[in-house]
Amino acid sequence: MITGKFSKVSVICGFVLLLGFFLLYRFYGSPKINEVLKVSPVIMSKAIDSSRRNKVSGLPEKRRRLPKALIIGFNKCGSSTLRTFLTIHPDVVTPSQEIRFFNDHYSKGLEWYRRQMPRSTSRQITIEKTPGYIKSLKALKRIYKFDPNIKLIAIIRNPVTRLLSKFAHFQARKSSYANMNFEKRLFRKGYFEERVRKSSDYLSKVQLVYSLFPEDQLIIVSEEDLEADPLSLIRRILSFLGLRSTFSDDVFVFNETKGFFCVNKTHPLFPSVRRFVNETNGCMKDDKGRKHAEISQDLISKIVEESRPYVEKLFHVISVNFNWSYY
Ligand SMILES: Nc1ncnc2c1ncn2[C@@H]1O[C@H](COP(=O)(O)OS(=O)(=O)O)[C@@H](OP(=O)(O)O)[C@H]1O
Repeated sequence: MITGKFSKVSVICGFVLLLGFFLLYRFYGSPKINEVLKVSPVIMSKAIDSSRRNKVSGLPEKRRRLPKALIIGFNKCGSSTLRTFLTIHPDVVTPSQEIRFFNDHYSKGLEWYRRQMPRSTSRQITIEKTPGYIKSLKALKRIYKFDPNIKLIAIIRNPVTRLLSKFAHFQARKSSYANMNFEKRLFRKGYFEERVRKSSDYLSKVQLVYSLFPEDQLIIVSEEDLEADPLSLIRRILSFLGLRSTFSDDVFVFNETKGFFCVNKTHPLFPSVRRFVNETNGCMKDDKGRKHAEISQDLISKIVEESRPYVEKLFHVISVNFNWSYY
């Protein structure tokens, strides 16, 4: 009698134990835990994080962590503003500089790369921005080797304004450009086609990424959207990164003098981007948002005609039309 009861209890205990092991494996052993629980990786890591606290202060432990996402392109397309605006999010940290690890400093090793990163808690993700990565297959291959699941972000821009932006950049930096005329520069012997191609051929670079990574690992956004409605664009990227949107509508304010959206200085999240923006108005510093040269309609038409094939093919391949002026 006792033996019978005892064996029944053992069977039940064995069953409960097995169920326990199964549930443990299901929730903690499986990489799809976030999908099963239907929570974002950040919320999940936050839960895990609470156990990883500094023993003395009780605060979450901070250390330098390698990036989980990269802004890989393109220069003069708003990449710095994008990086800055993403940094407002409490779960995002970014280094202030372009680190250029995968293209220029690879021989310094991963530990060097890690040392360039700001400290973060395990619930935060590190995002690094180097717009030159997308131009180099070698760099992209190294990124793939580093983390084949890394999230990639590319921002592109109307080729006409990108050309003007590049010119304004050189005018501000090189004395030889100071009194130069944009049109004369653009048409310098056989230079026009090459210049326009460099400013509008985003597709060949995007295809380098597609040759290595699944297409849904790369989000392509437009500078025009960042300029017109940063809040919506940043929310889209946060969702792509699996981060919850904690931004309230008043985080950006349009600054009439600058002519761009800036970070609201009275917003509680402002301190996280203080180092990236102008202290007085919360706008990007003066090297962003420069005045562009005025150009004739005729010149615009010539640039558009030359760049249209690149733009149309790009929109076709990525199945997005950014509604750029003139195209
Ligand atoms: N909110 C806001 N504030 C300031 N600037 C803004 C903003 N949104 C987009 N932009 C545009 O960003 C352009 C600079 O692009 P990048 O940061 O990629 O330039 S760089 O390659 O890092 O030098 C920069 O180009 P320029 O206008 O030629 O300076 C801006 O037009």
